[in-house]
Amino acid sequence: MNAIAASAASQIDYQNLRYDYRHHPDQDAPTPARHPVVVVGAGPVGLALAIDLAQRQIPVVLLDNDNKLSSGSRAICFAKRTLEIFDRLGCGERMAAKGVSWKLGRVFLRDAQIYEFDLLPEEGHQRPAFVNLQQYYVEGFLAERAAELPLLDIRWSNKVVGVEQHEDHALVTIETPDGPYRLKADWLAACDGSRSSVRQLIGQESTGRIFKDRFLIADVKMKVDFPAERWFWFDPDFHRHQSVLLHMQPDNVWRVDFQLGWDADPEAEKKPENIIPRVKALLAASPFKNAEFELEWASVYTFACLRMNTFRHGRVLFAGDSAHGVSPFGARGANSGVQDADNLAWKLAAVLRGEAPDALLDSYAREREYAADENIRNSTRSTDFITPKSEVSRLFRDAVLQLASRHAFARTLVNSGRLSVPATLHGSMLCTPDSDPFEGRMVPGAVAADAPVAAANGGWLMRSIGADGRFTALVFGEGAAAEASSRALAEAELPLGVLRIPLDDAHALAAQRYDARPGTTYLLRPDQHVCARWRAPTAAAVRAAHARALGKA
Ligand SMILES: O=C(O)CCc1cccc(O)c1
Repeated sequence: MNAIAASAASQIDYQNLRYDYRHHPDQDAPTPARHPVVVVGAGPVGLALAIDLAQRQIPVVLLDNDNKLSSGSRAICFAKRTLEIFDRLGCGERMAAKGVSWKLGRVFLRDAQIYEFDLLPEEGHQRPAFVNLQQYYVEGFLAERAAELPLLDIRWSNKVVGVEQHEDHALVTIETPDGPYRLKADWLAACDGSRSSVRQLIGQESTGRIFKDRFLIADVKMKVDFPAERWFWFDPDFHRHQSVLLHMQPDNVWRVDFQLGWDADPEAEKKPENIIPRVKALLAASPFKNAEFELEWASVYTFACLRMNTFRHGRVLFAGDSAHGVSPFGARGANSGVQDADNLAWKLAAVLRGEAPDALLDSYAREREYAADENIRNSTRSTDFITPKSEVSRLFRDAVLQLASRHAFARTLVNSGRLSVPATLHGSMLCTPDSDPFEGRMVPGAVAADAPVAAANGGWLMRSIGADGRFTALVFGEGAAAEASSRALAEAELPLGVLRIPLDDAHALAAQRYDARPGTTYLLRPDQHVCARWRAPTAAAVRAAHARALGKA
């Protein structure tokens, strides 16, 4: 039985799963054992990073202070890009199969729809715009994938209580049920969440803006036929002067976020007797007036948009919520954290193998700080629109909403959350600027676009890019120009995967997305970002772009 069938058959209760603490021989070593990478935090980011490293044949120790997965559904919206990363990590199919796929969003003012948006209006992508999936499933599927990898050593109930920075390693003190022990890590990756103990232990902080508003998450189990779409209400009749967000999750669970206002009492709002009337009011305004429901999970949250000044401190690298934080609107938290892991893993592997200087890790910090700024900017704008902070802002917001129901131009100003898309790493030091003219979105720094390609794994382009852990070159077309490009790649004598994509009807989408002509060649990093492209590459140009993408230039 495969893993998917096994979990379906056994109906694992991931929320209540407990992982055994195991005493490790490192705990009895007379001097601290040394490991290439120690990752702190077995959430989605730490698990993704550790799996990626182990798949790249880098031994990795993953420490978690607890012995369980996340409780409550928490992050629920996982973006196309995250699914593509999970595909590379060997568990995208499970996430996509269990998750609820969606791409349509509807925005309402009071009880009337003012507009709708489609997050993936084009065909020809393997993965949907989003799946909704409870965080404990995501962590559970990742933990099961982790358990398949012999080089990945997860140590549950191992709490980091000390970090000392040295020239060539970090010395980590860990508390366990059997007492403390120490490890040396060539590199320490802190994926330990917004309250990161590693960040505190090295005397760093995240700074930014705290938003004065409170939201209630009510996860409700009920059999209703709302569609698998994102519904956002401004000032609905059933919850006046506030906003409400509705999402479908697997297992007949619905996420409802009710804006409460800053003066709400978080403890009182979490009580079922206060949540139930809110849910009933929403249902009363829908076709499912008398639907029965049970409360699955509730939480009252506030949020902040913040980040660390830099994501690299000597031998310590920060990823996910330990490095940056955003509001839930736009689902940019967990998704950007998994993209941090995606960016960091291949770079750590290249540095540890001696294929790249440690400056490559500075590029991790620069690229992901840039992405964090983009996420924070988007999140801040959404939050300012959803929860206006002054009378003037509210007047502007309400005028935009009124106009949007009648005039298309005003719809672009409505901001109920701009949903997570991967950052294009414009200006990254690893990118080679274009020397040939190109149209379209596949600029150096962009994440590759998917398309159906017959020669690719499973018939999808994204499944072949970086699948073997290496850089990938795409060569378009057949005939003399494509042969010359292939010869240049061969002469460059680099460890590259090469994929030839014919310019025929079956590959029209790939050709269009990559603005391809015969001989057009793209060089893609192991994390599937474009780092260079040419109409007719030379071996020297390919070698230079590859060196630059490894931080050597
Ligand atoms: O649709 C959105 O903008 C995000 C939905 C979401 C994600 C995570 C938590 C949460 O309460 C809502």
